[in-house]
Amino acid sequence: MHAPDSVAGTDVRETGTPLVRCENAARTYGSGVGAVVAVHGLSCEVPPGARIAVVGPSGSGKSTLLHLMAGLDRPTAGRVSHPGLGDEDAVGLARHIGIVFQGPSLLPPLTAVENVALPMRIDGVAEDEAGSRARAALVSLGLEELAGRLPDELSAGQAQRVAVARVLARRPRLVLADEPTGQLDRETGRQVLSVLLGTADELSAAVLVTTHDPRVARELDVQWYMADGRLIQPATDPGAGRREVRP
Ligand SMILES: Nc1ncnc2c1ncn2[C@@H]1O[C@H](COP(=O)(O)OP(=O)(O)OP(=O)(O)O)[C@@H](O)[C@H]1O
Repeated sequence: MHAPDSVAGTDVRETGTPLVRCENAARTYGSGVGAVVAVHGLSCEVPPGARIAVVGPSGSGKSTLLHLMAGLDRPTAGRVSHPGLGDEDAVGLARHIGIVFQGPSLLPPLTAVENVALPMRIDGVAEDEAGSRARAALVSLGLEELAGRLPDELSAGQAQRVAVARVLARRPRLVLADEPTGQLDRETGRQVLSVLLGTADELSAAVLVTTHDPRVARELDVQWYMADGRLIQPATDPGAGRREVRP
């Protein structure tokens, strides 16, 4: 079943220089007898505009792979590069890659609109423009009424939608979402995923979502399956990895 150094993404129609390329990338935590190989040498590419689900059980290495792709972590062997994003350093990459985390990630003392505007301010966007882009992102996610609320005045689903707005307002070229619906009920999760994918579409951003939920995975165009730190071929749907990505 395992396919060491398996290549995922090569069945996807190339639509440009890959945003992320993993070449035999591996990540081992610790050393010696206590070492945990979270990701074995795997190779994959994320083309522009791709919509990919990384599916696998808890502990299979999904988050580790996402962190490597985001530049938040470095492989202990092999290479992760971002040729389609200019192969910048971590700070440069942060301007192109938006990350949605599973849990609450809003800053408690800031209102929703301030939370959305903050990363743009850090990027150097002028206050007025950051504010108007933040408000527009909240409107597009149906959150305009909540712009002035603090995070602890929001439901979990509303807070996660604000976190999605915060990522999308920066107009990233790649969105990496780590179990973005994992802490939400099914209906709220469906709404969050829908706005995430819809807005990413408008921005022509590629999206990679990790999930253990096949229902979530089916909303994406391509499914990659992970087990024991390796990418494996789809077991139940041989065509799943071969769907074309829209240009
Ligand atoms: N900082 C760490 N130190 C040691 N081991 C770690 C660390 N982070 C992750 N691991 C281990 O690496 C393996 C992969 O973890 P990872 O979080 O990538 O899996 P996952 O598929 O995202 O799991 P989940 O769905 O539960 O989030 C697991 O065995 C985990 O225990």
